[in-house]
Amino acid sequence: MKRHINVPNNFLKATSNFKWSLFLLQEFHICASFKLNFRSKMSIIKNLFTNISDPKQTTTRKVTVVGIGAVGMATAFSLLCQGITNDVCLIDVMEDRLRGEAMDLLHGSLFLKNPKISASKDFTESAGSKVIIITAGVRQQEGESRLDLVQRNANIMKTTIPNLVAQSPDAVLIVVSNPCDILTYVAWKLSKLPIHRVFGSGTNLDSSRFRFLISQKLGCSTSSVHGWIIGEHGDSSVPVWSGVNVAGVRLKEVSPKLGEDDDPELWKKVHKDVIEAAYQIIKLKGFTNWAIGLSAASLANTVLTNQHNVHAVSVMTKGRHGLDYEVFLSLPAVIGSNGVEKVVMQHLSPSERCALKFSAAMMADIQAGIKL
Ligand SMILES: NC(=O)C1=CN([C@@H]2O[C@H](COP(=O)(O)OP(=O)(O)OC[C@H]3O[C@@H](n4cnc5c(N)ncnc54)[C@H](O)[C@@H]3O)[C@@H](O)[C@H]2O)C=CC1
Ligand SMILES: CC(=O)C(=O)O
Repeated sequence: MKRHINVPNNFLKATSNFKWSLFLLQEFHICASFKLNFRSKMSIIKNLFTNISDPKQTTTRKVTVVGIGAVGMATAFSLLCQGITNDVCLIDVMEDRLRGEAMDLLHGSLFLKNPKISASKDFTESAGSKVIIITAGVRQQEGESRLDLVQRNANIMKTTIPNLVAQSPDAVLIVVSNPCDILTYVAWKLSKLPIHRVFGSGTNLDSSRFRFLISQKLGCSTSSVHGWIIGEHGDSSVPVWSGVNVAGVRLKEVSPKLGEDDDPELWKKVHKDVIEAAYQIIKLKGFTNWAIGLSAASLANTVLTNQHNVHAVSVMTKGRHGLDYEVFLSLPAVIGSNGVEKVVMQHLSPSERCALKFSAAMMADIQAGIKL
């Protein structure tokens, strides 16, 4: 039977570096060295098992999710439910919430893969992470754009990124917080990590929305429609209409006006709907979280399994497609356990290149105003 341990409030206050995870480990019987010592003293354990070896305390698939709001928890839930990892660390500044979220997830252990979940405001708890997903920060209110959040969320990066990297110097950093592209640049600068180990979730989500909306019009599954949104994760994103295809048949060949202003079938509206999607969902429910949680988890999966999948993620664009700005924007990239390995050089039309250049100039302009 599970023991119930009451931790007195004055104990919590008195413990300067208190980790909720310790409390949770005690309460929920998760492996940890101190817990094992405690266990080994229990006669029932001695009588039930004969010991062959001591269990390993670490896994090779630890993922830290920073920020346990709507996006962070959707990400953690996607990671656990899909079995992408069973080792999740939650970091936030809100202690009660951390405790509540970890307890709630752990009560679903029976339906998961014996997860190891820690939750703390102390960065040392994240030590040894293979992937760190940053979702901490303010989100848009109705009427605000992603770019309106920049300095507030850059300030949060200043207090988190160096501490996280100190604990997990070999981790791959995935930035989700908005404005995603600019904060990926901020995270890269603050982390001092090599460029390939920091990328933004970028237009992985926008591309998913794009493919879904096209698939609805065509009447086939989302995974059977191939198409990419590149550039900013935001209002200046660029749909690569020239490459949209089903089974290798380019829609542009079937319908040459596809995505253009004078297209009688108004396919351009699909991209408008992708841009509007976040605003619409925020108006309806206050935030977006499920699709981005799945998107971020899919990126973590590619890293953890060294899958070399191609995702549209926010990477350094300087020197690509004729761009000269030191900014991050999404391009299709091959991702493995070392982070970004290669960028796919799509054959963009002149108008797509021009739109990408516009995105880059805008990012550079905003970036120049950030106080780091
Ligand atoms: N890239 C994308 O596709 C998407 C990005 N987002 C962005 O993700 C971010 C989070 O959104 P939500 O989860 O909805 O917000 P939320 O308000 O629900 O959660 C934010 C969390 O960050 C935490 N936080 C704040 N400062 C922190 C610090 N210094 N250290 C650790 N944690 C800290 C807060 O305590 C809170 O739990 C926003 O910037 C939002 O715009 C949201 C949806 C999609
Ligand atoms: C909020 C946001 O960035 C999105 O859902 O795309």
